Amino acid sequence: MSFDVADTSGQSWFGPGQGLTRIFGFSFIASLLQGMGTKLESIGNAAGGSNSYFGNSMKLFLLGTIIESGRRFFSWAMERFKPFQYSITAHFSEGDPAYDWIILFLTEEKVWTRSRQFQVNAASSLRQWTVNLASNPKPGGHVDEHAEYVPTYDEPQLFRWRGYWAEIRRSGSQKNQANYNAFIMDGSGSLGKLSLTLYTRDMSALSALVDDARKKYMATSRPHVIVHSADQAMLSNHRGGAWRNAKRKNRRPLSSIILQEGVISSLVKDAREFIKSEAWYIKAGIPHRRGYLLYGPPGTGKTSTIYAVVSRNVVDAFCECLTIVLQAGELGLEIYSLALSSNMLDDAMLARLVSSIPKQAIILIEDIDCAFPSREDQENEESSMRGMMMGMNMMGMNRRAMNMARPGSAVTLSGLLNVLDGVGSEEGKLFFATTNYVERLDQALLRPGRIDVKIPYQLATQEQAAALFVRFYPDDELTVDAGLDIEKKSLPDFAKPLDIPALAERFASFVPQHEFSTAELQGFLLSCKNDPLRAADEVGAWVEREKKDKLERLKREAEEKEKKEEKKEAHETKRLRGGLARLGVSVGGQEPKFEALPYLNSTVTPQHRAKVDDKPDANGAAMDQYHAEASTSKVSQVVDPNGSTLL
Ligand SMILES: Nc1ncnc2c1ncn2[C@@H]1O[C@H](COP(=O)(O)OP(=O)(O)OP(=O)(O)O)[C@@H](O)[C@H]1O
Repeated sequence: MSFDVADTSGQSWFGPGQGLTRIFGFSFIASLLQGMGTKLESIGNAAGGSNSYFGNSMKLFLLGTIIESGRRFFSWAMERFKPFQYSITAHFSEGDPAYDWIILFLTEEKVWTRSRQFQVNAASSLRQWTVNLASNPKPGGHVDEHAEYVPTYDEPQLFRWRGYWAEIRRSGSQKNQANYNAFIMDGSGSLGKLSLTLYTRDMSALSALVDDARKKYMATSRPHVIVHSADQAMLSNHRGGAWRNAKRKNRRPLSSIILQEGVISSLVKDAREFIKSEAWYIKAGIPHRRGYLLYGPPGTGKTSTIYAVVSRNVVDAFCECLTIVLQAGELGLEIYSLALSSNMLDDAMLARLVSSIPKQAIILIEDIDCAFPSREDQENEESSMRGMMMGMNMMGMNRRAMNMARPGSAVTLSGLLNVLDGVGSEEGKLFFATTNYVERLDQALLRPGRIDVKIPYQLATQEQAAALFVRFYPDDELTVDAGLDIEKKSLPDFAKPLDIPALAERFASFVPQHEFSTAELQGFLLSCKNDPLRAADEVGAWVEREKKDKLERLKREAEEKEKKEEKKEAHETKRLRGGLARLGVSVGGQEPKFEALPYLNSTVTPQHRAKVDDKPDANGAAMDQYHAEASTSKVSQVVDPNGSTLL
């Protein structure tokens, strides 16, 4: 006799305790059934041939009842008797940093070798813990070909780790595009989840495995700077675990950042000191956090500084002071970068994102001013929002949809402050922020404890221009050929071919102080990448051209601003007319044009009809009064500032 038993409990057969219990359980049931079956058969035979059918049916019925009862009894017993629960299961959700650790761990442990299904992506800067299917695997298991292979782990995979049996399985993964799309579109479905079952009752084995996974991950990513950013689609869905985008960037040497003397070294010194003095902070009862604000015009090197500083010196400092616990090189720092400009991000989501950042990480908020619109933007926004909200309300859109349609960030100052204060509760977190408009930042944000160090950035000085030139044309890489047509160039004596410092000086002499960003100068030098002589020769003309272009751009911007103002004024006038028309008032002796007044659908009643002079300069005052009085529904008279009655 054989039985097909579905494992509805979802428990695996690999647990030694469970497997044995089940085997013994079934043999007991089988022998019991056999005994009962014989009894029923003998009753049937004694009663006559027609009763053998009854006997067989009863036998089947009893068999089914006993199997089901036995199954229920065993699952009940397994749940109650802890000693038989010989496994621990941990779940890892996609979007959480620990998910990346475990994926890399599985790759390194070669668990994928029995996988028959892979997700194939075109190789990109997005980090994927891929496996190398080539015959000559490279260290770390990465392929530097054009495609990446990520095992899907859809089928449960059994493997050994430090003498323990472990099983991994995946559910609702991103590779299931329909599921992922459903998740993004309407929040149904779920993101990828990995379940890791360890067949032991020793909890410390699980934590050792997770720790091992984390260390492997840190060691593998150490040659690079890993920058995490939030997945916009996930934010739009208002779901957690949005740290799904991770980019691998090459480490940038500190020497490649050209700033005024001492800026970088003091920043590095400060960060290192902060990291090393954790004990002091704890003793003094001060939250162990440090906030840095880098502010100045675009393209002056703020972001580049953070990547360079963080990637080497701070990581090394972390490693140095933690050698007691960890071997140097096992720990790295990753950057979690937040863009407050996203209108998908609100206070709740921001708090959730920050709280899911692991310890010893860098939080970077670029363009932190985006959470606070300028006065001008605020005014524009207010007037445009009134009309937009009204329209959206009429279309029955909900509040969240309105928020998303609203330009700019939905993060408030208090939401941001809460998050920054919360950063302090996680030991050793460094917080970096950059902005182009420091004057827009609230004083509450800038107070020590939230922002401890402020570093100003300026447009390039002549010294910086010269240093940038030298970095572009390192001596040892230049040959006489690189000078090209040296004979033809009538350079003065001080600019001997390939005398890079002299050429750099000449180059810098054409660059006016604090007028161009380092990024702009870099752009020009890139256009003469292999030709230092041409760069030194043509920079003067380039500077003149750029100055002219800038002037024209400024003029154009001023004109556009003026036009915008006019348009805004015209729009306000139109709104006034609309308001008056609703009361049945004709403007400038003309009938109101209803087709041009989108918000109105009221009928003009003759008794409300009146005349009003069309005075554009008085419209603003008239409109204010209209609004004030319309709210109390007693518009009877509108007077302009000069005292003449308009209505
Ligand atoms: N001081 C600098 N030293 C070296 N390179 C620089 C410097 N400033 C800018 N660059 C170069 O210019 C480019 C832009 O720099 P970066 O993004 O760091 O500027 P930023 O100040 O952060 O700009 P934004 O405010 O627009 O974000 C980079 O390629 C970087 O190499």
